[in-house]
Formats: sequence, C-alpha cells, structure tokens
Amino acid sequence: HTAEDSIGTGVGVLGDQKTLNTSFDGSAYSLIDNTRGNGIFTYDAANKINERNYFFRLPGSLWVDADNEFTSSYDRAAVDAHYYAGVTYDFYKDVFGRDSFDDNGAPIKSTVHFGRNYNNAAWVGTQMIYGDGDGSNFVELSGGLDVVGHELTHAVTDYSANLIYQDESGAINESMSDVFGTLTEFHEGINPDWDIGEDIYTPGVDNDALRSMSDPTKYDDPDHYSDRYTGTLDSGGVHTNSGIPNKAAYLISEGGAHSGITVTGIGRDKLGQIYYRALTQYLTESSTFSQLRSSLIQSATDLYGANGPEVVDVTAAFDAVGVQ
Ligand SMILES: O=C(NO)[C@]12CC[C@H](CC1)C2
Ligand SMILES: [Ca+2]
Ligand SMILES: [Ca+2]
Ligand SMILES: [Ca+2]
Ligand SMILES: [Zn+2]
Repeated sequence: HTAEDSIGTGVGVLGDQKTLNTSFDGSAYSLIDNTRGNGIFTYDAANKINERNYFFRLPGSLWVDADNEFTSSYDRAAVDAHYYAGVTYDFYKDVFGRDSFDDNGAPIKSTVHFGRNYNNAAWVGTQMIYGDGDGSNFVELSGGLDVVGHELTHAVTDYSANLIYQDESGAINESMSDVFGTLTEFHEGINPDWDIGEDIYTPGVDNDALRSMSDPTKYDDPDHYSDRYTGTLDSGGVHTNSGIPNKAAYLISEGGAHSGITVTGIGRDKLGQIYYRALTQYLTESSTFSQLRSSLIQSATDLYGANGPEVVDVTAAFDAVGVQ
C-alpha cells in the first residue's frame, strides 16, 4: 500500500490558519508535500542535543500526526516551516522557472525545534534548521516567511554563484538571501515589507526587525561603502555589510535619494530578474561588491537593453552606496 497525498489544516507560529500538503500512509499523516518537485519534508529535532552536548544529529524524525490537524502549540513551528518552504518553492518556480534550490527538483528538508532556546536558523548545506528562539529575542524562527526565503536562498546561492561566506562575497551572499527572502514575502503578499525577521523578532516589541533594507542604519548596519565594517567578527561582518548591497537593491526597486543621488526605481519584478540573472550567470564564489555592480549592470543590459532606465538605476544605486 503506497501512501497518498492528503490536505491537512494547521495553525502557524503567529496563530494564523493554513492548509498543508501532507501524506497519509494508511495509519498516520506526515509532513510530506508531494506536490512540489521531489517533495518537501519537515522533521522534528525535539529540542534534543546529542551526547556530546553538540547539536542534534539531523534531520531528526519525520513529522507525524494522527488526525491531519496541526493545531497544537508544538505543531506551529512545523506548520510554518512546511508551508513557507512551499511558498518559497512556488516563488522560485513561478517567477524564475527554477525547480527547487538545485533547479533539478531536489527535495527540500527542514528540521524544527532544533537545539534549546536557539535564537537562529540556517541552511546547513543539506537542509534547513530552525530554532524555537528563547521567547524574548525570538519566537520559532520558521514563523517568518522572509526568514524561510532567506535560508532557502542560501541553498540557491550554494548551487549557483556559491559565494564564499566571508568578507565582501559573504556580505553579497547574505544580501542575496535578504533580497529573495523579501521578494518571496512580496510574492505571497501578506504584510510584505523591506525589513528582515519582523514576524519572529522580539514578540514584546512592535515595529522592530533584525535588519532593514530600506534603511540599514536603523539597526546600525552601513548603507554606504565608506561605513563598511572591516573587522573580523561575523566572518568579516557578513550580516552587517550586507546593508550596503541591500540598500542598493531597495533603491533599484523603490527609488529614492541617497548620498545626494536620486534613483528613479524600476520595481520589484525587474529587481528580481536582474538579481537572479547575476546570481546564476555572472557572480562567482569570490565576487566583490564592485563585481556585483558590474554583474548587475551586465544582467540589466542583457534583459532590458544597454541604455534603458534599468541600467541607469542599477548604476545610480551603486553610485549612491559608494560602490564603483
Ligand atoms: O541572517 C541570518 N542568517 O544568516 C538569520 C538571522 C535571523 C534570521 C535567521 C538567521 C535570518
Ligand atoms: Ca493533530
Ligand atoms: Ca520582512
Ligand atoms: Ca518585535
Ligand atoms: Zn543568512
């Protein structure tokens, strides 16, 4: 008896109802979505840490439920990891024609309840992991669509430019994840914004976020090359210096005046196409900010012509953040 596709109901981290693609094996329902690529699979690390007190051996146990209703508080992290992985899969497929992170339908695996009070999420080379947060700095991190899109974009990057996670190439790696995590949020269209992590950060504080793409300085990240971090923390400031290309991406899409330069704005769709082409056709593992600028100008030229408003805006945006 082979398993069959089923549709379950769930409640996400923020208490929102959603339907889930699940799989019934004759006795129980599991978080296997067979409607996308070679499947989306969600697992439970059950907050265990292994005998040496290091992180739990992955992926943990496949998420199983007796009645196809995923409505308990313990279920919420799994509901959103599963559902938002599907949203991100659809974004890449519908907008760029990319079939999963490897463009070959690779199964997408996520593990939730990872670690204990773990204030983080990551792509660990083979799958996503999501901590529950400590309940004060973070709630379950899979509850942020931009975070799920951010993490899955790390996988896309690994299978394309494979940007080294250090210094400027690392900051571009981070920025790509913020850009496509944000574009995923706009594609779904529920409370989209140019902030990162707002849905899962500091439940006790409203209107804050981890990072801002529209104004990186709001959270002390630079928005100009002259203010870049040159130290060794965080692999050379990959989560800080990402503010510089993030600000450029925001200006390319939305326009604005910055450092005495005015950018018109070409919109999110063109931003996404230009960035996706640069990530998959021109950037390499050691690309610098300057090479990001030239890759994006080349991509805009390929897609929309040599002297159009798109090339003008990409050029102006990188001038505005001090990258030549
Ligand atoms: O930027 C990140 N990882 O590279 C974050 C930080 C908070 C969200 C979960 C992980 C995004
Ligand atoms: Ca149930
Ligand atoms: Ca956001
Ligand atoms: Ca908050
Ligand atoms: Zn990241």
